[in-house]
Amino acid sequence: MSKRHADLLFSFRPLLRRAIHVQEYRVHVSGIPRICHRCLSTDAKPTPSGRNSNPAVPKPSPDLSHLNPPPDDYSRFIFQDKCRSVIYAGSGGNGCVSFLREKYIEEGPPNGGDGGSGGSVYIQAVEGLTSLHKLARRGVIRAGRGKHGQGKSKGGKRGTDVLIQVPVGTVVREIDRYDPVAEVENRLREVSIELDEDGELEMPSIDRNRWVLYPGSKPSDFLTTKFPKPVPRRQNIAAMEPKAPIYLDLSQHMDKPILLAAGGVGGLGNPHFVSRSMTRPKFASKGEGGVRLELDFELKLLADVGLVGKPNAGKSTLLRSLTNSRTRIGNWEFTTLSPSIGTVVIDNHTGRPLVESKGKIPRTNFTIADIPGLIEDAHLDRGLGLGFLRHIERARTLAFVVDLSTDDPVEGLKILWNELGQYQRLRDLEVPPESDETNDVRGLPELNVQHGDDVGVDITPLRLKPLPPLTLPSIHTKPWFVVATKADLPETRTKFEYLQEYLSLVERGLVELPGSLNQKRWNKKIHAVPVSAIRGEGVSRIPKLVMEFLDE
Ligand SMILES: Nc1nc2c(ncn2[C@@H]2O[C@H](COP(=O)(O)OP(=O)(O)OP(=O)(O)O)[C@@H](O)[C@H]2O)c(=O)[nH]1
Ligand SMILES: [Mg+2]
Repeated sequence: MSKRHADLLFSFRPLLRRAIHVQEYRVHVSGIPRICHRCLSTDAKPTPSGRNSNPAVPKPSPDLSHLNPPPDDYSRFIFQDKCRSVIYAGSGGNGCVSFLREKYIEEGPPNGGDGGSGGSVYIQAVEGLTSLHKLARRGVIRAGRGKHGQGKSKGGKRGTDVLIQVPVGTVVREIDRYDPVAEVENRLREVSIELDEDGELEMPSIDRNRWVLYPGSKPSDFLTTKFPKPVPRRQNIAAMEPKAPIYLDLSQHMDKPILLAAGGVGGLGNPHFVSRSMTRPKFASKGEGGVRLELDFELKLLADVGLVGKPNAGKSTLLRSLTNSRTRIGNWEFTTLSPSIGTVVIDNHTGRPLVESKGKIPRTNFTIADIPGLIEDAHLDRGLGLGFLRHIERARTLAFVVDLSTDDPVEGLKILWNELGQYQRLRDLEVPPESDETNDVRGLPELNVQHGDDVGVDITPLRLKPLPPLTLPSIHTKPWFVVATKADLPETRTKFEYLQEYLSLVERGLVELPGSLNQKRWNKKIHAVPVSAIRGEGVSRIPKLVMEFLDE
């Protein structure tokens, strides 16, 4: 090799190294780590050195460094399970007052175009989203307003629609609404209207702002012009709006979005007001204002599996071993301070699920939530408080993560169940206090902007109406299983056997779990899975088990 070639190769070395690294990464990002499932013993067997073994090609050892990373190697998972947003449908554009002007046509007919209708707001629950933080960050959500009509019968452009995407399992509830069209309808009903023979009426002065006059008109023209009876109008699609007050439980993935609020309909141009008595109307109607909604979004379903365990039990390590999550791991308590959600891909991205579910559309993935550690008296708001007990309540199945290296894993499990039982008791007894997060109001400053010049909306400050807590299924009715971690450490086998004995007694109803309420419990086979999350051993049993529960 010439010196020049050698130099060239040398300069490419970092690139080559990076390419090799990418290859390695691909090995463990494809869903469940492909790790040979040996029995969980600490001593590694020597590799048999036979004639076939090729010493030149060393067997690639799975890179497990991501399961025991330094504490600063993590990515922040932003999580929010509640938020409030103010949503404006777009207002309609105004109609136009204009007349045909052509050579030899002195007083042409009216030809003002109609205003465009305002943009509508749609909502869609999609798989793949796990948190409401993006929605919360958007604050006030506005659909575009319709453009005004123009002369020569040119209609205004429609306002742009807005799509709100939320995770599957979101409940949308209405806190407050202001509907300008309903307001006009009510006012018309209340005020006694005296119609003259032609069906015309003297409009009260407050309704001036429903009309556009010919450019150059004086305000006094409002008094001299006879306006027709105002007819508040809505877009046809408004019939598809959910019934007020809005309550949507979006528990399924939606292929198509649904309408939340239709935009205001555009105003009519002056040709619409031609009558026998008025052949050249010098007014057009303004567009209807868009509805304003204040909505509360709350995640009812956080994840398919919730990891419940004491601090430092190894929940985050387990999540890392099952998913591509890069949640923080540290050898101290309360490393995890807010939930982090990972997705377990069970089809290895091939479209063919590893776990078949009979007669159903096969699932290709499920989600796991790493919830902060639970300590004794958590139900009294100790540790990280009631907040994360709320997260546990929102998981479809529960995986109790028990640390086998502790003195008594059974006692650990009992403490967990006791806390859950106490929390459920409190939940059944009284309405838990709403957290500060719920009263968080966003977007107040922007409230004064929309409609200001057009429709004369009275601007009321946002009301902090407390909503009743969501009704959720009892924790005791959820399917659950136990994951016994740190099984690679010495003397864990006997502890695991002891744990299994205890669980079989619970299963047969010979021992009552602490925290039991007089409620129907989930009473099927209780599985206990020994794993060494740090080595990725034994974890492959978990997806199969979870899929059985989710298929039920
Ligand atoms: N030997 C061994 N150590 C483990 C295993 N799983 C976790 N650990 C260690 O246990 C410690 C705690 O792990 P984490 O995953 O942060 O525990 P956690 O339950 O998420 O803790 P919190 O977030 O504080 O609730 C870390 O030092 C891990 O390396 C395991 O299977 N075997
Ligand atoms: Mg953790």
